Parts: sequence; structure tokens; C-alpha cells
Amino acid sequence: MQPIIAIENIQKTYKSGFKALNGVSLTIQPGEIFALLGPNGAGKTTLIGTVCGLVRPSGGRITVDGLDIHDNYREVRQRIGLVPQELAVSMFESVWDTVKFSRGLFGCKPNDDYLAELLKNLSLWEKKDTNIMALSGGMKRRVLIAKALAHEPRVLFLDEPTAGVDVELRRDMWSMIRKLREQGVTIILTTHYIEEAEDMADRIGVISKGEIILVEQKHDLMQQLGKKTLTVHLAEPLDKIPELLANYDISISDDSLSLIYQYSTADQQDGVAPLLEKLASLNIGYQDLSTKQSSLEEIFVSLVAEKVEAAQ
Ligand SMILES: Nc1ncnc2c1ncn2[C@@H]1O[C@H](COP(=O)(O)OP(=O)(O)OP(=O)(O)O)[C@@H](O)[C@H]1O
Repeated sequence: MQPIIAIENIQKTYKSGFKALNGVSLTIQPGEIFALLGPNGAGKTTLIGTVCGLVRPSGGRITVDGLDIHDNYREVRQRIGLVPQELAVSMFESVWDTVKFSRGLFGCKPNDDYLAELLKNLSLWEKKDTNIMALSGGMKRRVLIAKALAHEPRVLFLDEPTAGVDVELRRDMWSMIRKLREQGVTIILTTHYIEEAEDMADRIGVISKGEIILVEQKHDLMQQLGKKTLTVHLAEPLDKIPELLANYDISISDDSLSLIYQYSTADQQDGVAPLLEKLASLNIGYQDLSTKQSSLEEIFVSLVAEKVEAAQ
């Protein structure tokens, strides 16, 4: 399948001499939700900017739907919607005029029914004649989304869509993103909220210091890098790890009443059953078991830390 976006070896050095992107390559398949994660200043906004034609790359090539963004700027831009981090709307226009203008800007035929539906989906319909200036911050954000979708783009970029928004808007956004995906729209979002990526994304890319350090299916990432912790709540206190368990990554809790075992979710051999058999053979009784899987957040923090260590 032809990727909807192909980014090849993109470089960006700002005028200040700062190298924000250092050879980024990435392909995005049609219809996927891709989450780009990275610490502050990693280059997420710069990367999105290069695809949307807002930042001129210093090197490399980008195609959208097979079209080179440099040679086919208008056609490419027509296929893309961008919800920027910063508010970028004219304060003196009404909501309706703003979305209508946005649609026209990309050369789309007027379609008031589509725009009305869009505003209804974003709970903006009652505010359609209100000047943007008079809207709350959350409502203004909804307008940004409506504006980005006004021309029915095939790809939607959301740069930190839920930073600083309330729970209700965040929930609305997530359901809107899922709905768009069902309609075949490709979604690329940057986020600091890792649970958002964990919940929403099909694939996850991690960027750090202008380089992509990992791209994986979310499920595989959790499988490969995820650790599980099994806590065995013992019937009797235990003061020493028995010899038979010496090869296990196991420790005793401070109150001596639990065994804490760390194992990889990918490695079935390391699993729980052999350990429990050994406990039974040692006559170590237990009252309860609980397991916890490491979150994407823990995986992400350790990945970025590894990258920083490697650079030192
Ligand atoms: N116009 C510019 N001129 C010089 N440096 C810039 C410019 N824009 C961004 N940078 C620098 O490039 C780096 C990457 O910035 P970018 O905004 O892409 O990061 P980000 O990953 O989106 O960060 P955040 O999560 O904080 O939004 C930062 O160090 C930033 O200071």
C-alpha cells in the first residue's frame, strides 16, 4: 500500500544554527492513528511543520499521497488539516465565517451541510454566530479543530491537542478522532499525555533530540518492552530468597510478607507458572497474587533516558 506520508531523511537547521531534525525518516499508512511522543524540544512541532509546509526543511524529501510537498504544495496542503498548538484564529470573525472561509481557502466547493454537521459534532453549533473573541478557551480549541477539518482533509495533524483542556473536551476529542479514523482519515498526533497514546494510537514513534529513536506498533511495543511485576502475598513471612529461586529477578518486600517478581511480557519461559511450581515444591504458601504491567509511560521514560545516556 502506498504510504499516505513518506518522510525521507529530513534535516532542519534553524537560522540560529540549531539542528532541530537530524535525518528523520518515517512512513505513515493511510487510516492509522500515529502518536509521536517526545520530550519538550524534541522536534515534534518542527517535524509536523515540515510536512504541512510551515517549516522549510534543510534537506530530505516528503511526499503526501505520493505527491512531493515541494513540487505540489497546493494539492498536498489541500489533503492536510492541522490543529496547531497555539491559537491561530481571527478573533473578530464568527465561528461560522471562520470555518466557511477556511474551506474556501483550500479551493473546496461550499458545503454548508458538511460544515453544520462538523460544528454539531464539536458542540459548536449553538455558537456558530458568536465572535471567536467571546468564546471560552476550550471553545476556541474546538474552533481550531473545526477549521482544520473544514476542507475534509485526508490527513489530520493534531499538535498537543489536549494540552490544558478539560476532561469533557478531551473525551469529545478522543471520540471525534476515532470517528474520523472510521471515515478513513489518517491521524497524526503529538502528545505529552502518554495514556492518550496508549489509548488511541495504532503505532507509536518516539523522537528525541531531532532523531526518531523508535517506531513500533503499540501492541508490540508493550509486549517487547513491557515488564510485568508479580506480587506473591505470602502466608508466612520469608526472610531469605531460597536457593532454588536464585535465578529469578525476585526480591522480598520490606515487611517480609511478599515476594516481588519482575518478568518480561515477551518471554513466556520466564512466566509465572514455573515460579509458582517452585514455590509449591518449597512449601511456601501464599494467600494472593497480583500482577501489574508497566505502562507506556514507564517504557517511554526509560527509552529516552537510554538515548540521553548513549549520547553522553
Ligand atoms: N524558529 C526557530 N528558531 C530556532 N530554534 C527553533 C525554532 N523553532 C523551534 N526551535 C527549536 O527547535 C527545537 C525543537 O522544537 P519543537 O517545537 O519542534 O519541539 P517539540 O518537540 O514540539 O517541543 P514541545 O513538546 O515543547 O512542543 C527546540 O529546541 C526549539 O527551541
